[in-house]
Amino acid sequence: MSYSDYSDDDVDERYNSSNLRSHTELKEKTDILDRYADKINLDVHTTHRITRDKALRATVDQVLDPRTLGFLEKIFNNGTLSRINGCVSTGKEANIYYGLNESTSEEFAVKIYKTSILVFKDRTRYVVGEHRFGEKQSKNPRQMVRNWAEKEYRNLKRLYSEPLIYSPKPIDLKENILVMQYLTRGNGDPSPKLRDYNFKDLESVIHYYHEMLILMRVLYQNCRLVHADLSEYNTIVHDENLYVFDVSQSVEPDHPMSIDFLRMDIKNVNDFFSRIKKINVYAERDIFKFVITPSNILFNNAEDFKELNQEGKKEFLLNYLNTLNLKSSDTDEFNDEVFRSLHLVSSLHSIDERDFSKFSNGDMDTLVDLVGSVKINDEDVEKDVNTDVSENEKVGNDSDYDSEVDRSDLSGEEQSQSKLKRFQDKEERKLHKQQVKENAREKRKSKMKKHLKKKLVNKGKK
Ligand SMILES: Nc1ncnc2c1ncn2[C@@H]1O[C@H](COP(=O)(O)OP(=O)(O)OP(=O)(O)O)[C@@H](O)[C@H]1O
Ligand SMILES: [Mg+2]
Repeated sequence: MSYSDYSDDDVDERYNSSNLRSHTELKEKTDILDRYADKINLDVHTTHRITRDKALRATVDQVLDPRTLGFLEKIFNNGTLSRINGCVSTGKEANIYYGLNESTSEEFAVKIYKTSILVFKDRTRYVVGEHRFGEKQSKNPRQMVRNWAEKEYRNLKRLYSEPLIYSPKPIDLKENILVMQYLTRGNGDPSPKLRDYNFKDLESVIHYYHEMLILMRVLYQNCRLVHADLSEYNTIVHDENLYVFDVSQSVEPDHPMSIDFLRMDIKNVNDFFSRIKKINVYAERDIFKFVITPSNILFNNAEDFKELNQEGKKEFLLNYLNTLNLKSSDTDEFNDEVFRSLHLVSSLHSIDERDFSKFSNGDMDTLVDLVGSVKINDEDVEKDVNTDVSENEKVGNDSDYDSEVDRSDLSGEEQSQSKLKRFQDKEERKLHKQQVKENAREKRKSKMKKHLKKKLVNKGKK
C-alpha cells in the first residue's frame, strides 16, 4: 500500500497519534524516500553547489514529513511532475522546490508549506475576519496549514485571471503542496526578485516603481485583494515584466485590518525605491488614494478609461501617476508619518459610496473626512520643521523641478530628461538643504542680538 492509497483523512488519522512518530513513521519515511530516491533531490538548487549540511537536513525534515511525502506521491502519480530537483528557497512558512516533468520538460515551482505548528501560530490575524474562511477557522495545525495553502492557491488563481498584472500560473494543490509555473531566466535558474534585478538605468527604476503602484491598484480594484506582504522580495522580474506571488496572507478589502496592511505595503514599496534605489517617491497618502479610489471618481474621463484595451489602461494609470507631486521636503515626510499613524475606520469596505461621491464633488478629501478633525496644516508644519531656514531658502519648493510649463519649452529628449530628474534629485536636495541650514547657522552666529539692536536703533533716534 502506498501513501496515495490513503484518503486525506486516513493520512490524518495515522499521524495524529503521537506514538506513530516513532519507529513506524521513520520506517515509512525511509521506505518512501527509498522509492523516490532518484526523483527527489532536496539539495539547494543553484548553479554553485552547496554541500548538504545539518541545517538543510533539519529543514527537509520539517517540510517533508511522511504525510507530505504521501501528497507529493499523488502529484507524481497524476502526471503533473516526475521529479523534484533541488530547493530554490527556504522560507519561514514554506520551502520552494524546483519541479520537473521529464516527459514534457515543463518546469514548476513547488511550494511546500511547513507543517510545524509554531510557524503558523501568528497567522491567525490574517485569517480571522476573512469571511472566506468563516467555517474553516481551526485550531488544528494541519487544518491551518491546509487552509493557508488553499488560500494562496485561490488568490493566485484570481491574480492569474487578471490580464493587467502578471503572476505565476497556478497548476495544482494537494494539501500543503502548491504547484505553480516556474519563473526562470534559463538553465533552471529562477528569474531575479525585484530586489536582485539589475536595473538598466534610472528610467527602468522609475518604470518598476510605477509598475508596483499600478499592481497595488489593480490588485485592489480588480482582484479585490490587498497583498499584505508586498515588497521587493515577493515580486520577480521575468521577461521584463513584474510578477507578483506569495499571496497566502492577502486579504479582501472587508478584512478588519486591510487598511493597515495596505498602508504597510505602500510603505514597503516606497522604502525600497527611495532608500535603496534612491529616487523621489510619491506621498503615501496619494498612493493610498490612487489604490482605493474607483475609476469613475479618480478620473474625470472615466468613461474613456473603460473603453480602453489593457495597454491603454496601463498608459492611462501611468499618466495619472505622472501628475502627482513627488515628496520633496520634511513636511512631506512628516505627513507620511501622520498618515501611517492615523486611526482609520476598520476596513476599506467601510469607505462607502457616500464618501466617494462627496470626494468626487470636491467637497472634501476622503481620508480627512474619515479621520474627522485631523487636518494637517502644511504651513504650520513647515514652519516647525524648518525653523532655522529663512523663507526664501526653504527647501522642497517644487517649482525648480516640477513645472510642466517649464518643460514645454524643451525638446522631447530634454523633456524626458527633466521628467527623470525630478525622481533623481533626492540626494541633491538633501545636500542643498544641509548647506542652507549650515549657512543659516553661520549667519546666526554673527547676528546681533535683538535687544542690542533695539538699543542701538533707539540711541540713533535720540
Ligand atoms: N513561481 C516561482 N518561480 C520562481 N521562483 C519562485 C517562484 N515562487 C517563489 N519563488 C522563489 O522562492 C522564494 C520564496 O517564495 P515565497 O515568497 O512564495 O515563499 P515564502 O515562504 O513566503 O518565503 P519567504 O518567507 O522568504 O517570503 C521567492 O522569493 C522566489 O525567489
Ligand atoms: Mg515571500
